[in-house]
Amino acid sequence: MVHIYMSPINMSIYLEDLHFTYCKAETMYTKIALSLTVSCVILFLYLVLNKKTNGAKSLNLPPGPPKLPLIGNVHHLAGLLPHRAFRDLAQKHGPIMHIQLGQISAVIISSPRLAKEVLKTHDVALADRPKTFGSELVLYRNTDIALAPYGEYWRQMKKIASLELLSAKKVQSFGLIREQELCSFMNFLRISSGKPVNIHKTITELVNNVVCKASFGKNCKHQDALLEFLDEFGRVNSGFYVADLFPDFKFLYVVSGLRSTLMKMHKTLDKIFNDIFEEHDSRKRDGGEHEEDLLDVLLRIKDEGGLEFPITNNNIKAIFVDIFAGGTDTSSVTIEWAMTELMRHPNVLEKVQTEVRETFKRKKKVMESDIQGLSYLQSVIKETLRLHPPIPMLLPHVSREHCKIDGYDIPVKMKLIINAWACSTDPEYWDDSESFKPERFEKTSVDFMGNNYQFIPFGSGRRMCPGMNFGLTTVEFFLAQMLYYFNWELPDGLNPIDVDMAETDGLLAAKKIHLHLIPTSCAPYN
Ligand code: HEM
Repeated sequence: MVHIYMSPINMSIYLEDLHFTYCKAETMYTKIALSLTVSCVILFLYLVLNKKTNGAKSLNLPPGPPKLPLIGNVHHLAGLLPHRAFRDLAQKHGPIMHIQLGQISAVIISSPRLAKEVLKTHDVALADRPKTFGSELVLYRNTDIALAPYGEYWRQMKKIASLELLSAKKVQSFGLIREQELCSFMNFLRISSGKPVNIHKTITELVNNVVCKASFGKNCKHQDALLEFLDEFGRVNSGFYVADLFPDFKFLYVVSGLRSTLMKMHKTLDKIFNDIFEEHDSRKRDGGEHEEDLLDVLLRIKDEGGLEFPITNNNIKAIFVDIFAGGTDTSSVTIEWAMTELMRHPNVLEKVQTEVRETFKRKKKVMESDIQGLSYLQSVIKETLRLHPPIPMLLPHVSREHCKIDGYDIPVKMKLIINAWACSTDPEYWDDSESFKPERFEKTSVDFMGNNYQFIPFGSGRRMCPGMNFGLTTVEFFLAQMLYYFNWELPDGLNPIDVDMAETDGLLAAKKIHLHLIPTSCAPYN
């Protein structure tokens, strides 16, 4: 089954597929009938779309690139990653742009000044999320946090996440899990000393082990299936599939095969969760003391009752999709990009290793409490997040009320895409904005807490990431240990400037070609 996704490559697969089907038509009559049908469908779509967008003509919408009938601006994304294509378009059409992607009308924000308007001045009016067919089906009717509509249910669940699941105290309580996992990772690296290691794969598994143990109290036997699910879901739920761009034409979900793929994914995920819940339950019945894991916390809150919106097992499953998606890929992608930039900048690598080794003072075993005061490492992490925000366009926002930004109308239900990557590489705010220079953070108070709109890798305002502390603790501790115990080299004598920097397409901008590095154990404690 060929999925129809409007990335350039898949668009051509789609066209090829249509062409193939077309050529298979055996008689002249079939070809004519097929042409007529396609023409009627296109005409029908055009009329419906035209009718739908007529209402917009009385509004003072932001300017934008010229639109084609039916597809609007989809062709402007062809061959490019959306955050890069939107930044290029913004250079021509301005920091607030209106674009049309099929039936989806969207406003793209590309400057820190206007990001502040959206995320602070009009935060409440613009705090909704778009619904996609995928999120409805897979996220138990959007009852997670990240894609839940703005309202009382979202507020209740976000409060639970901030106070009970991802609070500083809770994150600290998982320190032992991080230490144990890192200890086995360091042993693996020692065994692999002198041989190339796939950093992407090993770090993703490592981070996911921490998330699994923090969530369910033990490693998860379904880890591979869960990681595969996250990968696939990020891709099919990016909002750029043709079926998502024409939501009124439900048949597109069926003919594109998206519906059956999503249903299969949901079924598999639900089975995995049921299995995990049963295992967790039987371990609890067997007794024994253990640190309260995240599933314990949610089940306790559910059983205590007294909530405005009583929570069900399905709501808990939806929350775990967020914890897995938010907790795994964002952190592992940051570690991989940080190591990539360090390999490309040997002077920075040397400086950060010197800091880590001097701070740990030849300790044989490094604990999480030892990582205080690694200020240069923190600058390296900030600079990595500035150039490679894992979610470069945040999660899309949607307007709940009509409002005005920069004098332009933002009608109700307008999708807003905030190009955080364009903000953090804006030359008006950053000198030599595309170069990796961690030193810049030694001279500025700009940070990622959501008040400096030129640097918002975790978003800002009501919809800001509640997992920032969890993510950063993992990233900092893992990088510190990798840099303390090992020296690192590129394989096959690869020149640092030749390391491939291509990014993946989708919600997450990961490194497209996995980073492979050769660790050499260097025992700084001897
Ligand atoms: C380096 C690590 C991380 C980065 C860069 C990151 C980034 C983000 C971003 C950009 C958003 C969207 C903000 C917006 O739309 O305005 C977000 C939302 C969210 N993140 Fe994270 N995240 C990270 C780690 C985590 C972790 C560890 C968790 C949970 C275990 C998590 C859970 C969430 C949730 C639940 C939301 C939705 C918030 C809402 O819609 O109200 N994130 N994150």
